[in-house]
Amino acid sequence: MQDTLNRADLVIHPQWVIPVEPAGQVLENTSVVVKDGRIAAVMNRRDAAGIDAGEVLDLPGRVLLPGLVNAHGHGAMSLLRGYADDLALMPWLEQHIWPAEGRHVDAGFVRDGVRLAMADMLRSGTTTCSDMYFFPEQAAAEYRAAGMRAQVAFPIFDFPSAWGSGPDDYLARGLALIDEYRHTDLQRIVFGPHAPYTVSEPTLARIATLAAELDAGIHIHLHETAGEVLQAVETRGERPIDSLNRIGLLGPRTQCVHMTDLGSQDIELLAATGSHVVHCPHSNMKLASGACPVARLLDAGVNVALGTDSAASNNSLNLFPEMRSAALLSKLVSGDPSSLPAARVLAMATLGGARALGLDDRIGSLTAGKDADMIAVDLSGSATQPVYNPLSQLVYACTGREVTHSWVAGKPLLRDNALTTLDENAVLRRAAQWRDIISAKGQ
Ligand SMILES: CSC[C@H]1O[C@@H](n2cnc3c(O)ncnc32)[C@H](O)[C@@H]1O
Ligand SMILES: [Zn+2]
Repeated sequence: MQDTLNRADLVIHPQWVIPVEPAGQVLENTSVVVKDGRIAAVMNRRDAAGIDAGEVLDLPGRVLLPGLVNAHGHGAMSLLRGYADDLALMPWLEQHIWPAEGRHVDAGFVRDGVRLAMADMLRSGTTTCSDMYFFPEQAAAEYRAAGMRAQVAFPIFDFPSAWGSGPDDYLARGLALIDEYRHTDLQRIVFGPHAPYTVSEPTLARIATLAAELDAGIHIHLHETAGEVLQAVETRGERPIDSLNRIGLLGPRTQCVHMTDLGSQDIELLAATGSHVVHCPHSNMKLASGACPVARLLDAGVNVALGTDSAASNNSLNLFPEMRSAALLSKLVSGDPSSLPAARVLAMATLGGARALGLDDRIGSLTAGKDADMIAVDLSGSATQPVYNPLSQLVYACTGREVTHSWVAGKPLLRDNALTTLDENAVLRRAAQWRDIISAKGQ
């Protein structure tokens, strides 16, 4: 045993460990040792039993794996869950969501909405999320206070909103926020241009330059529907992805969200530039936007992450059903039942998300030296028994309610099914109050 392991903060003895790296591995008789917020070792259970630890956690019937990464969402929109359903993207946005946001979104809406989103995510095993929304300073403060890891994308549009008067203002506010969070460990600020159809080319070019100077990420809705692509071709003579490439906006710091309408050349371009794709299967299915060709992207070497989008278009922030649907949808669209197997989709929801967010040196797998972002999932219930293969159970049988613990950097934010940093009753009371306010003003 190494000297540094003589004393640890936490030693966990679960029934199974799924480290995600190496791919597809399921370990038994294995323990995870945590020290100073990091994974000190993934080691044989008998050896780990000899370590002097602040806390020893026996988790029979449970599988320990990396925390899930929700690579695309709009946290505060949890307050609009079920507000407008069964619509296509543009009528949903233009006739329902944007008017409601215009009436209600302020710092208080974002505070309460993000708290509700965090409760939903931490309970279902998401320990890192990407959140693109108005009042990002409020969102970032909420993630920081609750101890949740988050990428916060500040919004940029051509038009004004409650948060900014136009591109110059959005950029000035966003740059100040990047500066404020530069030395914060768990929260990171990135550029969030809404989409190529709401942000003009000169602004996108400025974003490309600024993000390169600051080595910051860019998070953008792209090729969400065939209509978006067709309209760009008709009005600008170019597919949106080609415009972004010409402007210099694609690259390893760029996260392209949705990407349902993709030809072979688009896929080659994503691979050549090292851009990431965030797949949001439920949102794409609910808005009937289309299907991201995940298997073709992976075959081409493109990194694919998984996201829920908002609770207003999903209507959940739970990545367990999202993993299941990603696997099933890929089989359906490819006509190949071996397309996107369980291990692959779990890797997308963990390491793939970490890569997209530029955090794969810190999280995404249970590897010694990485931060201890982990979850424990109870497979002892009737819906997840018998267990032939815990990986299969996680993707095809779990609902997300089996998550009993969620840790971020070694700190338990969900412990034995209880949230430790959020007052859940208060969060639920505020959500109900917002429902009353929003309903009173009508649709
Ligand atoms: C840039 S702040 C977020 C902005 O995006 C809107 N939004 C939510 N979901 C989607 C989606 O799937 N496609 C495009 N825009 C979306 C949200 O309502 C905010 O206005
Ligand atoms: Zn979105």
